[in-house]
Amino acid sequence: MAPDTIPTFDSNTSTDPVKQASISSFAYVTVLANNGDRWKGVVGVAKGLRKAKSKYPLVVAILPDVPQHHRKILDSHGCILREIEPVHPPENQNQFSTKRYVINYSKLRIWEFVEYSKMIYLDGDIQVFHNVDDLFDMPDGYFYAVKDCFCEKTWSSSPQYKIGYCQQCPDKVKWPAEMGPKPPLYFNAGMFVYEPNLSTYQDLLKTLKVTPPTLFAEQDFLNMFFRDVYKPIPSDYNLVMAMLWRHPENINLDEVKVVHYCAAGSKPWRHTGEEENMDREDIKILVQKWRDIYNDESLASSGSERQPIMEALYEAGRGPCCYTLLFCFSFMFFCLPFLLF
Ligand SMILES: O=c1ccn([C@@H]2O[C@H](COP(=O)(O)OP(=O)(O)O)[C@@H](O)[C@H]2O)c(=O)[nH]1
Ligand SMILES: OC[C@H]1O[C@H](O[C@@H]2[C@@H](O)[C@H](O)[C@@H](O)[C@H](O)[C@@H]2O)[C@H](O)[C@@H](O)[C@H]1O
Ligand SMILES: [Mn+2]
Repeated sequence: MAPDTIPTFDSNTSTDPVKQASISSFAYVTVLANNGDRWKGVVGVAKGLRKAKSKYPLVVAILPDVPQHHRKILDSHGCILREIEPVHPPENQNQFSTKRYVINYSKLRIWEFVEYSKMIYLDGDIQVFHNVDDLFDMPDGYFYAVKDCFCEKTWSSSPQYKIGYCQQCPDKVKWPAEMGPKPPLYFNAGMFVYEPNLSTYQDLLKTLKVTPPTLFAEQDFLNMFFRDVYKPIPSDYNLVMAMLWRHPENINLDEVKVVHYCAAGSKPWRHTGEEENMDREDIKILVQKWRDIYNDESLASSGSERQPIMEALYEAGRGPCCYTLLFCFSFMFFCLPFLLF
């Protein structure tokens, strides 16, 4: 089994950030769809990367149904917004483990962002607590991601789950010979290092058209498509939340750089502690760590002085009318003195 270590190599690229920027344009990228509260996750990612002093920008692939006020908030946090059209999988979409996965096929659009030579994709429910820019320096030509875990109920209709097999502990329940070859290493598609490329992009869309949807939608599809170039990296780069209670022996929280709030009930902007495992001390600490970054005004980008007011009004559920309230407030503040004297 391939070791979960990052291949070592001597990166003899220039240390001058400007020169590096010109030779190799790197960026982080996430996807935002719908008019729900996922924009908060993206704001969290933008602030987390800033706190971790990443040298590279965050591109947000925005679907048409994302409302203007969400876009304004992301723009005010220094995100680079890129419109994308949704990608629809072939019909018969009731194969998914979770209905909402269907929108995740739109993730495939990020292979079209060829103005960047390499990108790190991050789900909007991920937080980067320590700098991971070093991932950009790994050898080109591979697809780097962290191995997923098969033990959660979301996997209950999979053969792995049914026999209790998980790649995180392949010796605990061995893959039975009568079930054929052991499944290849399988990554979680919430975080990966990839190289945008137009012919790969065309190939992805063409292959998708003839690939029946399966349990984990685009995650299964990407695992199949990149199987021959996939290289596992340590789970420190994408702590899939369930690992904390499924494989604690594989985790050292002090080493973890990136946390993926993918377990049901773990989204920090909605966490109540009611769902299974969500009242665990380690979960509550990780949720609070996310919230500390999200609420840290010093991490708002330079051009966003107005953003806290906008966001506060919007968070209060005032939605679009927050602009009206802000206008009235500004009018009173600036015009009232003249009216009084
Ligand atoms: O309504 C949605 C659902 C998903 N996403 C995006 O798609 C990613 C993958 O979905 P999610 O993280 O919910 O999958 P999970 O890792 O929880 O299975 C999210 O992180 C978001 O970036 C979104 O923008 N709006
Ligand atoms: O559309 C399929 C999704 O599959 C993955 O999420 C899963 C996976 O992590 C399971 O192992 C968990 O049990 C489950 O909760 C979680 O939803 C990716 O994180 C996400 O970006 C997206 O690709
Ligand atoms: Mn996720």
